[in-house]
Amino acid sequence: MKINGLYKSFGTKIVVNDVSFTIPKGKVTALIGPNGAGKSTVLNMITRLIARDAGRILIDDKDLADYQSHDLAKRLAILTQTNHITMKLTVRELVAFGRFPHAGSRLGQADWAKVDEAIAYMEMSEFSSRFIDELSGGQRQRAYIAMVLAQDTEYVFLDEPTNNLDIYHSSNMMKLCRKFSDELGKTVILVLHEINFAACYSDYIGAFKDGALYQFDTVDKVMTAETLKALYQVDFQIQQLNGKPVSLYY
Ligand SMILES: Nc1ncnc2c1ncn2[C@@H]1O[C@H](COP(=O)(O)OP(=O)(O)OP(=O)(O)O)[C@@H](O)[C@H]1O
Repeated sequence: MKINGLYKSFGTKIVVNDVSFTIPKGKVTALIGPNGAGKSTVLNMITRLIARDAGRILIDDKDLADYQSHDLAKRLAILTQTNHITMKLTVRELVAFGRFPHAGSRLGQADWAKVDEAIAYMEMSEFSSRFIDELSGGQRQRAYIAMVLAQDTEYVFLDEPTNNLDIYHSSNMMKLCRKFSDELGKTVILVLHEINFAACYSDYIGAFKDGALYQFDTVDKVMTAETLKALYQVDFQIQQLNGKPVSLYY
């Protein structure tokens, strides 16, 4: 996916300012940066959830705007920060929506197998017939991620997927992103606030500040005390842990 000269304003405020980068195929890319830096707005534009004011977004050299919705839904899946479903749905029914781009409303045996596989992946089998509005925040988050998994797309976009997850489930979530890339060849793009998760589990980091892309590079190049201080105005120490740069801050 190639992004070139992306702009977005809300009213008179430019919130995404001339952003260009290429998302490496089959790799995990984390988008980091302070609150309000424009990460979600970029994610929403590159998944066509919101319109861009200017710029080009190409998947395999075809502009995102030229894709039919049902074709796009077979290629990319997104988990946004705000999921509000007011219908009374069980986990299994929710996850089944992930198969809609492939099967419409008539799911076959193979689709249900994918649904159950995704539920099992997210360790949600015991909650399969529970209503989503009766789950804890973290359980609900895992149900939504199972829906994204069931969609089985080449591109997977996740906006703060570790929200609400405890340490066990959030590190599992990150391992799952690695698996998507290493074992299934998927291209994973995440918005993350936990920079050490970004450092340990992603291949590339896009660092945003004030609506602009401050730096886009490999993990080692972005995880420096200078870059992180410039982003967050906090002092950092970077240490190597099992070959990964880990940041300390308080
Ligand atoms: N629908 C909207 N209407 C007006 N302003 C908006 C809208 N959506 C986002 N913004 C503004 O755009 C800017 C970028 O927001 P965005 O959600 O992209 O930031 P972010 O980097 O994802 O932040 P966070 O880490 O807090 O989630 C913010 O100043 C925000 O207030």
